[in-house]
Order: sequence, then structure tokens, then C-alpha cells
Amino acid sequence: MAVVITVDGPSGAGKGTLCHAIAEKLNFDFLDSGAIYRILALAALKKGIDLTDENKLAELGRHLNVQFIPENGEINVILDGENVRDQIRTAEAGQNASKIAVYPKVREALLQRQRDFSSEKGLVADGRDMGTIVFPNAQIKFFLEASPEERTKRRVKQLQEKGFNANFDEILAEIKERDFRDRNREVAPLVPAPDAKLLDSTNLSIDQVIEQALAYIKSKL
Ligand SMILES: Nc1ncnc2c1ncn2[C@@H]1O[C@H](COP(=O)(O)OP(=O)(O)OP(=O)(O)O)[C@@H](O)[C@H]1O
Ligand SMILES: Nc1ccn([C@@H]2O[C@H](COP(=O)(O)O)[C@@H](O)[C@H]2O)c(=O)n1
Repeated sequence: MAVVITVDGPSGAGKGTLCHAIAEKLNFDFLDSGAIYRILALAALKKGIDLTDENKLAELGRHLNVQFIPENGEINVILDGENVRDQIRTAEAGQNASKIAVYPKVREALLQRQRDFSSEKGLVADGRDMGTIVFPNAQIKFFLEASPEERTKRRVKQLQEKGFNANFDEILAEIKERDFRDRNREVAPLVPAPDAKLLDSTNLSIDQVIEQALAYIKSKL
């Protein structure tokens, strides 16, 4: 049976960083499920669909014309022929993704698209409901946490390194708002799967998180 490793947790906990490291180490495929919600929100705005129109969003989600094309270590995201890789990475795109992610019909419309990433090669899946809803039978599950303040510090650093201005208080408020929405929605809220290994990265370096995760994977596989 194809191996699936899930990594769920709040924004900025380090899920993407950990998933890339696991995928590289084990030569697994990688699913960035958050990108799919970001793409759908962007596609809706481009088509003039209101981000509160659940039925139209779900319809668009079922027919989303998107390809992920690797190039020079990056993944280009081609939506209706346009590379939207950078457009989906803004803070606004993250907030819009989290707004449409509350709708059950939207989540249902995107479910199979995410499951289709499962492959014989093995898959590491990054998201909010990977271990609870999308891949409930995954062999290995992680729930990666960090305090909101630490996650804000990381985001500020990340933005400053890219040459953007970053205000700590504003980013902390955005992170808390997104956390609240993700943890309290009625469908597929952000919660650890009962069988997930909890990792708190607040006081761990990237290398320490990767080391602990790989040791756990080795003990399970
Ligand atoms: N343990 C860590 N210590 C310090 N910085 C970290 C750690 N883990 C990740 N980072 C840094 O924090 C930032 C956010 O990490 P990452 O993008 O992996 O988080 P994420 O959980 O995938 O966030 P999102 O869900 O919003 O995509 C990156 O700049 C990354 O290098
Ligand atoms: N499995 C998932 C993944 C993401 N979301 C929602 O999308 C937002 C953006 O996710 P990022 O990981 O790219 O930051 C996120 O805040 C969630 O609302 C989701 O619901 N389920």
C-alpha cells in the first residue's frame, strides 16, 4: 500500500519546511493542500465570483484548470494558462483561502483532487485536515504547532528577507484571525488526528524538527 505521511498544523508552524525535507529525504511526492485553497480563492476573484457564494465556489473547485509544473527547484502554478505562483503567496491570498475553506461544499469539491496526489512513490501531505479527513488511514501523522508569537517572528523574518516591510503586531493579528477561523469552522476544523504525533517547534530549530520527525518515521516504517 502506498505510504502517506500527513503534516497538519497552523500557519507558520513550519509544515512546508518539514514536508519538503521529508519528501527530499524519502524521495516522496509532496502535496501542498493550502495552495489548492489559495488557487481556488484567486480563481474565484479573477472570475468575479463572490467569496461567500458557496455553490459557485464549489462548482469552480470541481473544474479548476490548474497544473503544478516543477522548474529549477520551484513549483510553477499554472491557472488557466497563467503562472500564479507568486499571486497565491500573499497574506491576502492566505486570508481569502481561509475564508472559502469554511464552506463544506468547497471542501467536498476539493477532496478527491487532494486524494489523487497519493502515489506509489509515497506522499507527504501538508495542510489542516490531512490526517483527519483527506488521508485518515495515513500510516504516519504529525501535528506541528508553535506559539502565535514565534510563528509571527518567523513570518516577519521571511517577509523581511524578501525585501518587504513587516509589522509584527499586524501579522500577529492576522495569524490569530486565521487560526481562529481554521480551528473553529464546523467542517474539518484544525485539530490533531487522535493518532498524530504532536511536535511543538516553538523552541526547536528547523534541523531539530526534521531530526525528530525523521526519527519518528523510522520508528514507524
Ligand atoms: N523550527 C523553526 N524555527 C525557525 N524558523 C522556522 C522553523 N520552521 C520553519 N521556520 C521558518 O518559518 C517560516 C514559515 O515556515 P513554513 O512556510 O514551513 O510554515 P507553514 O506551516 O508551512 O506555513 P503555512 O501554512 O502558512 O504555509 C519559514 O520562513 C521557515 O523557514
Ligand atoms: N488542508 C487544508 C489546507 C489549507 N486550508 C485553508 O487554506 C488556508 C491557506 O493554507 P496555507 O497552508 O497555504 O497557509 C488555511 O488558512 C486554511 O484555512 C484548509 O482549510 N485545509
